[in-house]
Amino acid sequence: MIKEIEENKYLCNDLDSSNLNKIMIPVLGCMKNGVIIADKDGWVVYVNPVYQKVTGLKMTERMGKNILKIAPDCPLSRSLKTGKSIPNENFKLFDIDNELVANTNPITIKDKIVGVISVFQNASKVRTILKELEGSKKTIKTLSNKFAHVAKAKYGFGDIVGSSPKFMKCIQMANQIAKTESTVLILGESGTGKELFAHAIHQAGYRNDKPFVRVNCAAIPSNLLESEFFGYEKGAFTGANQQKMGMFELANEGTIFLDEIGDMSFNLQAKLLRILEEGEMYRVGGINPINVDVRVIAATNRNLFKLVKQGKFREDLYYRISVLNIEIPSLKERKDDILLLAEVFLKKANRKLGKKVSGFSKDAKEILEFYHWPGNIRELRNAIERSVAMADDDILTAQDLYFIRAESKKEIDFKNLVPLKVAEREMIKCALDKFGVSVEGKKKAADALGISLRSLYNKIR
Ligand SMILES: Nc1ncnc2c1ncn2[C@@H]1O[C@H](COP(=O)(O)OP(=O)(O)OP(=O)(O)O)[C@@H](O)[C@H]1O
Repeated sequence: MIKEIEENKYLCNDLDSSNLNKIMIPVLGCMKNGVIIADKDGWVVYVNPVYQKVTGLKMTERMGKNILKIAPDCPLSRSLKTGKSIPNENFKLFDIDNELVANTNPITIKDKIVGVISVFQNASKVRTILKELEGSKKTIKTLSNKFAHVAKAKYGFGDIVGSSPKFMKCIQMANQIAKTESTVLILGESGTGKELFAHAIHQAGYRNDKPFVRVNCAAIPSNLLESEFFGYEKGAFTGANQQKMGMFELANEGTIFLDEIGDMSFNLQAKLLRILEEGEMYRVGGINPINVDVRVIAATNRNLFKLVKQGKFREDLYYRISVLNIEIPSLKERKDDILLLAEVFLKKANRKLGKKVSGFSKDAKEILEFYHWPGNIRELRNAIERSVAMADDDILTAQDLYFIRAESKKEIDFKNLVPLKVAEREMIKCALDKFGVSVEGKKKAADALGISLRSLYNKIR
């Protein structure tokens, strides 16, 4: 076949002028895509075997024909006429049914167009490949979401800042607990560092080379939580097109951190208790029990005992998970640590924002120490970052902390007269008045209060 083409009388002089044919024709003959070449006047000088397969045309139906005449609008003709490349164009030839997708380029030698070449394949094949690619992309996305949950613990005890006696006791206790296999319940207001402690406990424990899987029980809609936790079997419900592993299986041999456990549905609490008691679970729609060996660290800023009394949290689960409790003090209970933390966050903010703020003025320190920090360490970190971003001077002054001063003033008004709960409610009201009650407004309000959106919803509830 190649010999026939090599000897083909239609090969024009320019294309024929070098050893091009001898080298290129066998190469083109091996290609998996269809190839057609026409000379500078539009005479077809070459079609490879795949061309015939894809188009269903015989070689004689193209060779020696003038493409400008038989298909003046096809990419080959247009590229020849304009001298321009036509990448990835879908088209249909007048004499075939298949839709094709072609990459077409003029062939130039010493700046002279000597011909034109089209490399193409069946568009439906391309579509199939694209569809498969799309499917693969989805799988990659699902897997990367999974891997976002499955990670090694990011922080250790070395990352936890604080030296007040109450806090040091907490760290000491957490260190001891880390060396056990017991379930741990971490309590504390929003932003006090519960997640940080969970990471540190895992990292200092025997499972530190195994997965650390974080699940925010408040962030996943309750109807999805069960399948997120336990996974599902193919066909378990509409849309369950394939089997999926749940968080417990992903955490096998490692630690699962159940953040905001107080927000877990009553029904799911029973299933969690089963895992804790028996070390086995069922995927949704599954009939075979699966053994899992997982250490559970749970955290909440809600009063679990109160939830038990209200019948919203299972008593048996409460006693099962609260064997070892760590109660992290709020920032206002450890005012000694405020400046220490502020210095650490100042350095971090400098690094992040490329600034060189060296410290705090005396009155700035007073403001930091006086304020009651309802959003705890998260709020302190955000406040420092915000003021570093705005600061013009070498040191942070009271002026840079104007937003805290405004909050503090309100606090003075409340301070002597109202319980903290009332003050908190007023503060939330004030933030919602300012930013509005839309989701966007609530996000801004939560930000300004230094608490998570979820915490804001909990407090509004
Ligand atoms: N002792 C600490 N030292 C340094 N950084 C801390 C400390 N405690 C908390 N942080 C930082 O404060 C932020 C909030 O901490 P974390 O998310 O652990 O709080 P949380 O109690 O889990 O909050 P929430 O209840 O809202 O989920 C994080 O950026 C964390 O790194």
